[in-house]
Amino acid sequence: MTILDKIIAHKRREVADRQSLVPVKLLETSLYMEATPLSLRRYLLRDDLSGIIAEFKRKSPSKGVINAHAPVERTTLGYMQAGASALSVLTDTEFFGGKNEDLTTARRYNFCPILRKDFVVDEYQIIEAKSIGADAVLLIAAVLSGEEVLRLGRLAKSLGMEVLLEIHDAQELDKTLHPDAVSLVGVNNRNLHDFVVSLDTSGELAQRIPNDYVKVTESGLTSAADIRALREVGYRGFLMGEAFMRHARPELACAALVQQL
Ligand SMILES: O=P(O)(O)OC[C@@H](O)[C@@H](O)c1c[nH]c2ccccc12
Repeated sequence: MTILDKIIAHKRREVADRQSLVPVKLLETSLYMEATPLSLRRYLLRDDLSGIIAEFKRKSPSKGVINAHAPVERTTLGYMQAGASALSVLTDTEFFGGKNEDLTTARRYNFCPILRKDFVVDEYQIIEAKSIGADAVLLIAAVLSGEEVLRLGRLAKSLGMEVLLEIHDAQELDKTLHPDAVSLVGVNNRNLHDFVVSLDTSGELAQRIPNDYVKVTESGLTSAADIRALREVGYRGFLMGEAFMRHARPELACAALVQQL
């Protein structure tokens, strides 16, 4: 059993539990259900912004605790003041130390697209994402069939949210790329089964992703040089977490990097 299998098994139980505690009917009473989401796609295509999707992540299965103290308010607001294009907030508790309230807090402090970073396996989580104030959701091809991506993606779209489809190889891309459901494709440089990180993954897959999708490169990015090199091959979004979060003041690390772009 890989760590990814463990995460997914846990997630299925968690979603079942939560669904009985907070039924969809209750989620639907959230005021955020009526909000019009911001387009991640459009923000990433803006030439006056960096393209950075700055992530709030306290810990991860591969790195353990990254930052236990940084507050969501100051960090996310600081990320945006530093020149990030959008935010990503981990909401998984068990493995990443996040929670739904982190996203809602980020929502209250920022006017920008927010990606809900979690392991989506059920429609319930899509409605939940909308109810906590997310603008976009991540769907991970390594854990979903093509049909599931289509079904979950269409639901997200019907609620006005955009879908970032995460892939790690060409096979996953071919299996799950549905123009109807997906607006952005993210290449995860980290293999979720064994955690090996290589930016070459993004380099190799760039040309295989049709240009109608906004291309995002995820994980293992540490420098302005990484961003410049991947922008050169077609990426418009740069998802970065640890490189910022391992500093006591992640937002200052983000500002320092943006200065170098
Ligand atoms: O901290 P990094 O190496 O900059 O990576 C950020 C982000 O790409 C990573 O957190 C991530 C990418 N895909 C995921 C899926 C689930 C949880 C986390 C992730």
